[in-house]
Amino acid sequence: MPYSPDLDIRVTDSSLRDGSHAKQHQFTVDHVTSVVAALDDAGVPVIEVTHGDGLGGSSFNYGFSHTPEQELIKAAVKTARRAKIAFLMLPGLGLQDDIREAAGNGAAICRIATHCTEADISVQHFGLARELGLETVGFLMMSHSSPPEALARQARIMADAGCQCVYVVDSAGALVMEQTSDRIAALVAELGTDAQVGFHGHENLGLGVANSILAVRAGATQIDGSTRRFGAGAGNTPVEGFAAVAEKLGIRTGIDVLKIIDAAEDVVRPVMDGECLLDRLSLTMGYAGVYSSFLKHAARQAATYQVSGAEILMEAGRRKLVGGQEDQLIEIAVALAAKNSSGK
Ligand SMILES: C[C@H](O)CC(=O)C(=O)O
Ligand SMILES: [Mn+2]
Repeated sequence: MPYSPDLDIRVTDSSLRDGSHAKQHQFTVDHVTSVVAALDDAGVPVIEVTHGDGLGGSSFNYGFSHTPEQELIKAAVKTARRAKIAFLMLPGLGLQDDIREAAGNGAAICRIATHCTEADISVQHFGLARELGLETVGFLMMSHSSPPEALARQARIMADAGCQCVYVVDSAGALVMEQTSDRIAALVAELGTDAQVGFHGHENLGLGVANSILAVRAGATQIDGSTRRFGAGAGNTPVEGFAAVAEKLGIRTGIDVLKIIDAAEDVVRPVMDGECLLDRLSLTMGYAGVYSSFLKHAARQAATYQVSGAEILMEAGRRKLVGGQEDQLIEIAVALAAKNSSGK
């Protein structure tokens, strides 16, 4: 589908899901209520609410949630006047009953995420979500690690399973300009009218807004962001920045730019523990192609074993670690500490 300046782009705000990584999964009902009310008022059409690693993510490996995510979903649904509430799930972490419960709690959109070579594990989940009358979105995570044609084949598996929009997910914030648009274009060519295409960016190389605009120009019709960049790593594409740039380019998002700028400063920022920074560790993740949600885990292991967080991340990039392999960060830190103490 060629780019049309008249196209409406649907933005999904992921602050209350991707931001959960930055908040170490400590969201409360009050946080969710205040953020949803402000984003809804600014015209954000979809708001995602879940543990950072999706339904069932609250665990020793990923970090325990402060408040059960179904309670957060209920609070979001109760608060939103116009916005639809979405949730994320990674097959293997959440259960089918979790999807049923989220649907029963009023969530409208089910987003299923897999590593970008493993779309086949999402088939049953899309089937169930459609049976329940949910809208469906598929996430091909770590998309920088697969070439466009291979990604398009994975997108086809999701679409055939009932996924209505397949996202190129730049989990590591590693995609640079045309690397984004080439992937989006390949999915658009493969899926045609069978499913929409979306883009989820991270700011680790400072390209979230630029990559998102290139994604739109290549045919993406859904764009993710997080207000105030509240997400893993250096955070996500800032919704307020994307909305402002989109408006200047004549791309309609339906978001009130001045209201979302205020929401970022007055409502979302106070919920954050700190700004999501483009600093040494997050930039290293973009450079080395490391999953953004490894940031806090790597920083913790660096402090525990008194080694360089950047070196841990460079090795994680060399090993091509994927989500779920957080435990290998410990092994890398232990090896670095041993190397440092032997002086080699
Ligand atoms: C579970 C991940 O945090 C999903 C995501 O937002 C990404 O891969 O990026
Ligand atoms: Mn993300």
